[in-house]
Parts: sequence; C-alpha cells; structure tokens
Amino acid sequence: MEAVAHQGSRTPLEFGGPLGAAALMLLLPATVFHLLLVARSGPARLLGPPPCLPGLGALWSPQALLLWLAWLGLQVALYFLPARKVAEGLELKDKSRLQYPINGFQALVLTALLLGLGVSAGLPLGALPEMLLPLAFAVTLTAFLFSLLLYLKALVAPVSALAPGGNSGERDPVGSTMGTHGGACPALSPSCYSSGNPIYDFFMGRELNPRICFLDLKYFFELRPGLIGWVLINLALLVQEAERRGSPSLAMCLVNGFQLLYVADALWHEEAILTTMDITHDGLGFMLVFGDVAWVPFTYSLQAQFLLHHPQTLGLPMASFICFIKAIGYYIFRSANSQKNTFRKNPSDPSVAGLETISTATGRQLLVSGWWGWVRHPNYLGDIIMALAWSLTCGTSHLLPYFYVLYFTALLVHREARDEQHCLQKYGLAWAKYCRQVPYRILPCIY
Ligand SMILES: NC(=O)C1=CN([C@@H]2O[C@H](COP(=O)(O)OP(=O)(O)OC[C@H]3O[C@@H](n4cnc5c(N)ncnc54)[C@H](OP(=O)(O)O)[C@@H]3O)[C@@H](O)[C@H]2O)C=CC1
Ligand SMILES: CC(C)CCC[C@@H](C)[C@H]1CC=C2C3=C(CC[C@@]21C)[C@@]1(C)CC[C@H](O)C(C)(C)[C@@H]1CC3
Repeated sequence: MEAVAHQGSRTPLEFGGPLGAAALMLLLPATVFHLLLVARSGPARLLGPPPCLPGLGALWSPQALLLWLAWLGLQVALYFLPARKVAEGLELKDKSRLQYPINGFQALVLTALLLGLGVSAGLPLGALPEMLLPLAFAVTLTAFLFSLLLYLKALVAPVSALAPGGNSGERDPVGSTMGTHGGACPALSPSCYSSGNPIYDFFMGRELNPRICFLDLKYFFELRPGLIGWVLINLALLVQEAERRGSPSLAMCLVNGFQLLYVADALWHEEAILTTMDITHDGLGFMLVFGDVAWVPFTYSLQAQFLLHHPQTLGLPMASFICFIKAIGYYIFRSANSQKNTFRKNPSDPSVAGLETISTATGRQLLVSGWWGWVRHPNYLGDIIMALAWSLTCGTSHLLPYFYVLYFTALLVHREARDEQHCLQKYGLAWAKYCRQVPYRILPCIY
C-alpha cells in the first residue's frame, strides 16, 4: 500500500494508485466472503481455500436485500430523532462549519429496545447467522452502487465541497494547491481535487461531506448501520449458540461483551469522530462505504462466527487474564483519546493544562507529555491490545480468529504513516521536533 507518484505531480497517490485501488476493490469483498466461508468450515484455515465456492443461488436472496434496506431505513429514522446535542464540525474550506446530531448512543439503545420487542414477538434472531452470506452479498452490491452515485454526485459538487485528500488538494508551503498535473494549480480548479483516474477517485471518494439534507452520509455510515449491525450479528450468533448448545459459552459472552463495549464507547464519544482523518480529510468513496457497511460487520464479527462453529472451552483463570488484557487496552485507548480530545477542545482544562506542549506555526499546540509523550499513537496501541484480547477468547488452535489483530495492526501502521504525512505538512518543523522528542510511533522502544 505504498504511495506512488502520480502523472508527474508532486502529490503521491495512496493505496498504490489506480492499480492498487482496483486490486483492493476485488480483494476486500473477496476477503469478506472467504472469511465468512472458512469460519463455518471444519478446518477453519485462514490461508487455505474455502471448502466450496457458493453459487449465485446461495449468494443472492431478495429477503436479504430487503432486510438490509429495512435496517438502513431504521438507522436513518433513528438518526433523525431529536438529539441530546448538535455538534459543530471543524471549519471547512469555505469557513463554514457543518452540524451533526449527537444521538448515536440513543440509536444503539433504541435499536436494542426494538430488537427486544421484536424477539418477544417471535422475531427469529437466531436465524440471522444463516443469512450472513446473502446479506454480505446484498450489502456489497449496494456499496458498489452507492459509491457510484457518490462519484457522480461529486462530479457536480462545488470545488469547495471536495476532499483535500485523495489526489490531495494539499496546500504547499507557498499557499497554492498542488494538483494533478504537477506544479502548483489554482486552489479553486476542480482538476486539483481529482486524480483524473475514475477508478482511483471512485475508490477514495471525492466529496468530503456528502449530505442529503441533514443526513451526513459519511458520519452516518461510519457510526450507525455497520457498527450497530456488528453488535446485532454478534448477538444473533450468541443466540444461535444458546439454541444449539443450551446456553452461550463463556468465550462467546466475552466476545459479545468486549465488542459491545467498543461500539457503545464509540457511540458515547460520537463527537470525537468529527476530528478524525476520515471525517476531516478523506472523501466518501468505495473504501469507506464498503469498509463501514460490509467490512466492519462481517469481518469484525469473525471471532463470534468462529466460536459458533468451533466451540472453545475457556477456564476462569484464562478468562480473567483475557479480561485483564482487555481492561489494559481499553484504559490506554480511552485515556489517550480523551486526553487529546479534551486538549483540542480546551487546552486550559485542568486535566490537561499541566502537560508539556510544543507550539506550531498554525497556532495549535502538540502534546509532548502524558500519553502523547509516551508514543506518538498511544490510542492505536490500546486498540491493538483490545483486539488481541478479542482474539484470545478463541484459544490458540486456529489462526483464523487472529485475522482481526493482523489486519488491524497493518491498518493502523498504514494509517499512522498517512497521519504522519498530514501532520508533517500541517506542522512542518514543529512536527519534526515532536518526532525527535517522542521517537516511537506505536510501541515504546520497538516501533
Ligand atoms: N476499529 C477500527 O477499525 C479503527 C479504529 N481506529 C481508532 O480510531 C481512533 C482515532 O484514530 P485516528 O483518527 O486515526 O487518529 P488519532 O485520533 O490518533 O488522531 C491523529 C491526529 O491527532 C492530532 N495529534 C497527533 N499527535 C498529537 C499530539 N501530540 N498532540 C495533540 N494532537 C495530536 C493530529 O491532528 P490535529 O493536530 O489536527 O488535531 C493528528 O492528525 C484511534 O483510537 C484508532 O485506534 C481507527 C481506525 C480504524
Ligand atoms: C478495509 C479498508 C482497506 C479500510 C476500511 C477502513 C474502515 C473499516 C475503518 C476506517 C476508520 C474506521 C473507524 C472505525 C471503524 C472502522 C473504520 C470505518 C471506528 C468507528 C471504530 C470505533 C472507534 O471507537 C472509532 C474511534 C470511533 C473508529 C473511528 C475510525
């Protein structure tokens, strides 16, 4: 996934350019189906071929498509319910700020209530695991279709609405915008915000904050249907396990509890997502659409899928050890994220006011003590430790449940490199000074 130089421009393309984007558009859906198939197979080999390739009959189901559309409709409806707060995003190129409803946690609770009502009225939740394959197929098809609509929408969007990422309309040091054709180009030229390659633009996305009225599509997709859908799939797997074996296993309960905590935490701190690179920098294209609605629910639930078909006995000492690892990971993840969010919102907040900082030319400061003085991405370290705890619940007999830790580490290493580039562009010498003072990226003394 290394950056490649692009048509003589000074701005490198990400993910290996158009070829890398095309490969990922095939590889990512193929991986989802591979994992769904091997998780239910006897040998459950991550690297081996799936036991049998499903025909179109096993993949295509109108009911699955309807179920997915109904789920999407429900989440959209919950998004429009009165919010406890309306937050403002960061300042945009045209100096305006968008507004976002903070009601994700409320959506999670209401979904749980509705589900409880449905189940007590006879909704067969335990049947969902049998539909995972056709559901993933329907979601993948809609992700392609939806990304195409977004690509077309971006063609007629004003330049001020386009993402600074992708081909990058990043500002160079003299204040012009580095564009497609090399050299500097005027900031308001649309060609500066396109790689000129439709495959790459389709994959990366071009519009920064596409909206339908008040529905902010990126914000909605990143936190609602896929993330809450992941919890629902996990729960359905637990219910089916209980139906098959009389009660859910300790391992299944732990995986459900850990991942529910992760999703509930994300929705509780929903506002924090407004400053992440996905919202402030990346366009909404196939990568994020597919990542949010297909990749997250169907691959992040892999441990629960594996446990349904490969029961594991987990003793209390091992379970306690795993809970301990999860608690350490969560503590690092939450404290590091909260420390930075508090500092960015109000640097004179008593909890962060005493921390050491470096000033930058932008007027913003960088923390060099506390969590952010330990490594440059303490939150990534906490996240990876939590991922390890999730996988450990599945024992050590198979590599498959460790797919998430492996993929996630690669994702965060790559993400860290992207963020590093953005910060270097943003903060220049001050960032270089920070890197000298805090030399390790994610793992102290090692990386
Ligand atoms: N489960 C999943 O699939 C995924 C989870 N995540 C998680 O999402 C969370 C957010 O991650 P992400 O958006 O990548 O990045 P971060 O939350 O780490 O944010 C990076 C930004 O923080 C600011 N920053 C960096 N260093 C400092 C410092 N020393 N002092 C103050 N500000 C600093 C910079 O922005 P600025 O200066 O502009 O504020 C930088 O661009 C993480 O916990 C990550 O683990 C991420 C991706 C996928
Ligand atoms: C598979 C593709 C190559 C990449 C797809 C990436 C996406 C799956 C992830 C990009 C950033 C994400 C975040 C979360 C989920 C995964 C994606 C969408 C996140 C919502 C998970 C919960 C966290 O607490 C968070 C900090 C809110 C995360 C934000 C980033």
